[in-house]
Amino acid sequence: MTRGFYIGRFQPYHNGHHSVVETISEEVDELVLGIGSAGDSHTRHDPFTAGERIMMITKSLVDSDLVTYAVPIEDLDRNSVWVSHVQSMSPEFDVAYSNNPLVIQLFKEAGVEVRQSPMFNRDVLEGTEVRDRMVEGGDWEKLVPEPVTEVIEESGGIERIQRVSQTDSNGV
Ligand SMILES: Nc1ncnc2c1ncn2[C@@H]1O[C@H](COP(=O)(O)OP(=O)(O)OP(=O)(O)O)[C@@H](O)[C@H]1O
Ligand SMILES: NC(=O)c1ccc[n+]([C@@H]2O[C@H](COP(=O)(O)O)[C@@H](O)[C@H]2O)c1
Repeated sequence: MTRGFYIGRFQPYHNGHHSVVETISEEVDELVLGIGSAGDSHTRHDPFTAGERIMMITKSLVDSDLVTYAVPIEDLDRNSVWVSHVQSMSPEFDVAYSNNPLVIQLFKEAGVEVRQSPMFNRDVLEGTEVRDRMVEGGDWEKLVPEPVTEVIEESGGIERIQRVSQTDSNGV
């Protein structure tokens, strides 16, 4: 039995993340999805709460054969103990998946096996691109699994990200 760990901010969970999970599902029996920066929400960079991100992931993976667990992981000021913090919050795992250089470095230093996944359609499948489209009224829905659009609609997510992206100046 192999259990993997895939960490991301998932702001929001998009089709690139979903393809990564599909790829990982061929290598592991169970997967923990670590919801990074769990305490952050209501900003342009991190609009959605940990709870909303749990809903996006749970509903998107409901038909998957893979056993998955979504675990919120808050940020720490101290990178040197971050892996212990992750391990203290997560079901035990055998291998970590990330393409983030800092995350890879921290896991390797802690003796955890790290695997990288290929990038899928990265020119558009990037959280920043999805959020830009949400703010600018562009077509973001096709970049995310359908259940994610429902969660965002239910939480008033588009109005939220548009409002928090405004400045408080009146243009002068
Ligand atoms: N299109 C993609 N294909 C493969 N991996 C991806 C893709 N998009 C993100 N990832 C990887 O998934 C992990 C989590 O990504 P993250 O939640 O930061 O999303 P992001 O799309 O990189 O977002 P942002 O633009 O908000 O930083 C990272 O390791 C990232 O490299
Ligand atoms: N010191 C820390 O709290 C620390 C260190 C490394 C990664 N992280 C988090 O892990 C996640 C990594 O995800 P991304 O690959 O999506 O950036 C982010 O939420 C990031 O803040 C936190």
